[in-house]
Amino acid sequence: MAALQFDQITKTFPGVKALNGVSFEARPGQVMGLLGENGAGKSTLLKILGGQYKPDGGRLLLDGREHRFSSAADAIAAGVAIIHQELQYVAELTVAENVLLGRLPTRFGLVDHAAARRQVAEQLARIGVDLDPAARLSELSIAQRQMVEICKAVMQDAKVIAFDEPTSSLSHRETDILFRLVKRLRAEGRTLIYISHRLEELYELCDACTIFRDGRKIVTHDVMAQVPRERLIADMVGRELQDIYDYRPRAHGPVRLEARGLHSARLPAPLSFAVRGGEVLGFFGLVGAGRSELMRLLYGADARRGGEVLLDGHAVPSAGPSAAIAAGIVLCPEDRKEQGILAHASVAENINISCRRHGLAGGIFLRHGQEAQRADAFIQKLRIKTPNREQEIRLLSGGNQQKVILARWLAEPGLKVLILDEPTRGIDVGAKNEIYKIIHDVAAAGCCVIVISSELPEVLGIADRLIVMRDGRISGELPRDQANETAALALALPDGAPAAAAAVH
Ligand SMILES: Nc1ncnc2c1ncn2[C@@H]1O[C@H](COP(=O)(O)OP(=O)(O)OP(=O)(O)O)[C@@H](O)[C@H]1O
Repeated sequence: MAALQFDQITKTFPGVKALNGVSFEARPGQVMGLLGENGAGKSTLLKILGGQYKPDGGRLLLDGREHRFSSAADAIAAGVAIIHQELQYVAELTVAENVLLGRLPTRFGLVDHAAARRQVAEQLARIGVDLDPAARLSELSIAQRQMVEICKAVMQDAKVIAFDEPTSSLSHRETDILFRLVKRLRAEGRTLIYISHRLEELYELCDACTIFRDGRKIVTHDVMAQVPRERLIADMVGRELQDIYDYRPRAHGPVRLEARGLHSARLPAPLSFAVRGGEVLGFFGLVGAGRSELMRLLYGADARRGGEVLLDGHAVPSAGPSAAIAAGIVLCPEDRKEQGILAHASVAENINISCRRHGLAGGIFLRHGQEAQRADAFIQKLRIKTPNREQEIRLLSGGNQQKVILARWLAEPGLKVLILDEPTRGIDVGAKNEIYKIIHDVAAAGCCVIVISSELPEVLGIADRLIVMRDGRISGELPRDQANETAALALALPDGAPAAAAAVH
């Protein structure tokens, strides 16, 4: 009997049919991957499973018994735990207190902290997680906080555990630790649901997979390993995508952007590089190698200790991002959602904010025709799933919010240098393809494009040249015809580390 069964689940929001008659099953000891474009309905299904939303129709069954959850507490009581994208924890409490929140052991009417720590320490050891139960959550990394959530699920004896894009903020090493834990939970016979946009990790972890498109279930594959990548992509996006990177050679003009000897408190070694007009320069390195810091320095977001930036032979004043933007240099940051999302503003307003800053459109409340046109063009080009341009951005799925913020930077007038930090994180494969096309178009128009990515196949796929960083220094440069995984990893990893040790997802 399937441990978990969705039967004809339907959920409608104003203007959006998020789920339309979705049925599938997942078994104990199985990792079931959920795949689909941004806005396909994956998170909504998880929220129904976790008792956050009630379905408009359909049934949810656990071990053959129908459940109607009215709250998250109902779901937990029935043995369901959800590891959400936005983790839920109390930062000021300890690991033990968070794990046992609401169920802390007492002695003589007082919380028995020693017992709580002992119980949690035993459980952490059992699932192979190395964490101090007395540490405060505020002191832990995202990966460690996630481990706390998983430990909590296990201690609540969850039979079904669902993960919503758990690796999006993890390093390769942290991802490996998470995978080991998920595999252990599978071996214990739990039913696991796993959402991700990274096909490589889905292939590594999932036994079966279910593909969603526009709120409908397209197919469930019982043995994911037997399904070719192209088939999965075509089912997700509803069309064939031959070469997702869509690389086309471009003519390169003279050097337009030059960074000379840039350094700061965090990047003490002077860093220099140049980019030609029409060129896409990729930056690869492990988390913490200094790629984002270098770009923030170039952009003026962090204070420089020395060095200069030249654009078309003229020095760009180091007077903060506004000076860089005025010169035509734009940086789309890694944590797009935190930086600059106007949650209660519409999709159109979020896209057009930089154009307004330039005074190209009318006043704040004026729905200028140009703005509407620009918003609609991006909604179409990036396949942003929204009922219309007036929808509040906070009501969009996570990946679609990312696309809107990305569109804002792509719409920047007077663009000469476009710097994209992890532009496709959390973004579905169809939209990735559209973003790569935009990158090509921006470069082909004579601009410089710099792309930072931790996904090695992505930078190798789109860049004309690759710069690799390690420990705050440029460790090497590879022209496109010499850039491959082995060469890039050899430059990115600490001296002597075998390239195979770093799984690149
Ligand atoms: N509270 C809400 N109000 C209005 N619309 C919503 C709400 N929650 C979700 N939606 C819409 O429902 C659809 C499905 O969203 P959902 O978050 O389930 O997608 P997803 O497949 O998880 O996408 P992603 O990969 O981007 O996380 C989207 O069009 C989204 O905008």
